[in-house]
Amino acid sequence: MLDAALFDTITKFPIDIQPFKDMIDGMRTDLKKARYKNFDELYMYCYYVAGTVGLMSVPVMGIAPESKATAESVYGAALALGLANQLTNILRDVGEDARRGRIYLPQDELAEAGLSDEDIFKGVVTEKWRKFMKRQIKRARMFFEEAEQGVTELRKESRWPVWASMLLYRQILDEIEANDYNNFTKRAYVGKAKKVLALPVAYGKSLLLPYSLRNNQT
Ligand SMILES: CC(C)=CCC/C(C)=C/CC/C(C)=C/CC/C(C)=C/COP(=O)(O)OP(=O)(O)O
Repeated sequence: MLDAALFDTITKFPIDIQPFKDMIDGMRTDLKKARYKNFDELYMYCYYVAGTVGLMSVPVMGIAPESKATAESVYGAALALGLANQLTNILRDVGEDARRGRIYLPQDELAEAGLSDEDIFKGVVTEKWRKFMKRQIKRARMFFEEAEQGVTELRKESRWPVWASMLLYRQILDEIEANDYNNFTKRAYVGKAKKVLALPVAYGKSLLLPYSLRNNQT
């Protein structure tokens, strides 16, 4: 069953219902599952709960009429941004999730780094943890980078909020670094001044020409 707001949205925009169904499936899985064997499993979880949000946003935000990008590439970017946001969220909330018995980190990569579930529950920042976190942060940043070109292909009025949210979410990763990777007991938080500053920066970015119309493309 659909609620009134969702019904209104799907009648107004050419939106596919599949991501909504996937999101509900993902949330159902999340009720039962508290460990992820490897990044493939984590990727699927992130797709279900956040990549889907990216996919459902594109038809509402709209691709710029002048854009020459393929729809596929724009949807790919939206998916990447949802993933980047969710991975960032997971890295920010390691301590909070552990206190609920949940570890949203790839078990094989933890083992490779010489870390166990117990280490996460104990929550002590060690050299092993820092090294592990650097790898995770690097991967989240790669997904943000993958999303960038796609943002420029959206309708002009949609770009500003997307750039703003992207700049802010990316800074959470910087804050984890600034906290010396203590995401067990310190919440990575972007201060008000930085938040306010992100708005004009995002506005500036929203004025850039869609990437597909630039002639210096490689
Ligand atoms: C890039 C292009 C072409 C379009 C933009 C497409 C968009 C808007 C993508 C962003 C999708 C998005 C906002 C995903 C949300 C992911 C996220 C961090 C969810 C957090 O959910 P919870 O886990 O409930 O959060 P808390 O832990 O904070 O409660």
